[in-house]
Amino acid sequence: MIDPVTLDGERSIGEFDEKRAVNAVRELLIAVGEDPDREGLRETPARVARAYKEIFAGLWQEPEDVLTTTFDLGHDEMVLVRDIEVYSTCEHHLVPFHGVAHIGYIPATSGKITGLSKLARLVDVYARRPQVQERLTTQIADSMTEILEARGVVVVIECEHMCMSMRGIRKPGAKTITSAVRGQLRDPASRAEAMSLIMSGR
Ligand SMILES: Nc1nc2c(ncn2[C@@H]2O[C@H](COP(=O)(O)OP(=O)(O)OP(=O)(O)O)[C@@H](O)[C@H]2O)c(=O)[nH]1
Ligand SMILES: [Zn+2]
Repeated sequence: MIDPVTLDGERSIGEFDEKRAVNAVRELLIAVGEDPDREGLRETPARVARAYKEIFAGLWQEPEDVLTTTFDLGHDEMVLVRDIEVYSTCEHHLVPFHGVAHIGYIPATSGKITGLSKLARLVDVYARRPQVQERLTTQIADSMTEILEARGVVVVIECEHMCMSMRGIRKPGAKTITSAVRGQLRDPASRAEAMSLIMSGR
């Protein structure tokens, strides 16, 4: 029987509800016609629960948790990190979508910049949630604007969605490209420079 952690309506509060996840995966195995007690599957509900805890860890994190280390370098030109690996989960089918993110920004006038790895951590905070690619893209751009006070931000994400490859329309290889542009990078010349850096050498 389910012994839930504190619930707010149907949502767990404070921590991942591992016990509930184990029970749910066991139920799912029965629903699809499997025997959850056969040898190969006996540990599967617990394994899947642990995997979900990791895959959805971003639900328990905030962007402020990772954009902490900032330096004042007085750098006022664009900084761009390209090809950040993205693994996320489509909120419609709970199967993965996977690809890369590119994040460019013009630091605040104060020169406040963040460590390069923090941009990849920011991607993970939002990617490790049930997602749609458009929201993932805008959440990253908005956090950069709000927390780093970046004067301009560009985020481009390119992903293949397993829900389009392995099921449904079954079109493997199709890539979805989304972008969000904020502040000074909306200016056509700056935007073109950012896009050419993202595309260079491809
Ligand atoms: N815009 C957007 N759509 C997505 C994303 N991930 C999955 N989808 C789409 O969400 C839609 C859900 O459509 P539904 O008709 O409710 O679900 P479905 O019957 O499983 O649809 P099919 O995938 O066409 O079989 C599908 O068209 C998916 O391709 C995403 O990140 N962004
Ligand atoms: Zn999907």
